[in-house]
Amino acid sequence: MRAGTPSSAGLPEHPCWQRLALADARLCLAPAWLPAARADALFAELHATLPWTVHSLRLFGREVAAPRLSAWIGDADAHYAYSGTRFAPQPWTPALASLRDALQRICGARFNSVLANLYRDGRDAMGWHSDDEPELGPRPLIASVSLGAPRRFLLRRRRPRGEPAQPADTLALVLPHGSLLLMAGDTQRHYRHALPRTRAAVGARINLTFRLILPSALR
Ligand SMILES: O=C(O)CCC(=O)C(=O)O
Ligand SMILES: [Fe+2]
Repeated sequence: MRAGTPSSAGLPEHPCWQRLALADARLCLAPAWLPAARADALFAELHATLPWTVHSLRLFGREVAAPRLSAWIGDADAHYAYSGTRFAPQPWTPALASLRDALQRICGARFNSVLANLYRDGRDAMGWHSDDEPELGPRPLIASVSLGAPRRFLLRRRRPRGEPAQPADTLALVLPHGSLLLMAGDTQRHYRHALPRTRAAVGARINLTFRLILPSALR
């Protein structure tokens, strides 16, 4: 695992990091953060052992099944309200705790929870959203580790209704096996992101987003 030097702003300064240029966002990507053998082993372990469940989402007042499997893991007090449901975290596994510790060192920041998502094939996806729940605070640092099939990840600038979209508003990335994407600063405030469905024959992908759920006094 390659470590970067933490910068005061929570993004590492290191040649293996690509700083992604998107106005008013802070993003950086290490496409080959984990060595392939470590990424393979982690994928197999998480796929087999995490308590994967279908989360339900509230869409236009109706409960619908999310098109993916998920697991919410974290410290016992890291409760998370998501799409109208309050999740109590499952306990850390040794593999996720050691990944968390590595990310904390790299970022010089604390993470107390991780949302794991399993996209079984190209029909599983995540719609447009920002990770802007109040419990994440106003400028969250989110560390996103991808394992398995590479998938497209899109970021699109939030614009007031009626204001025309600009070509520079959207960024499309492919998140490879073993990659680490950091989203920081005002990224969530100004951008939504999504993992679109694909008709291509793709295998399973696991994504882990490490987050810090703030105690209510700090929100
Ligand atoms: O699967 C991904 O890369 C994105 C997941 C995501 O946006 C989230 O968990 O909030
Ligand atoms: Fe997200």
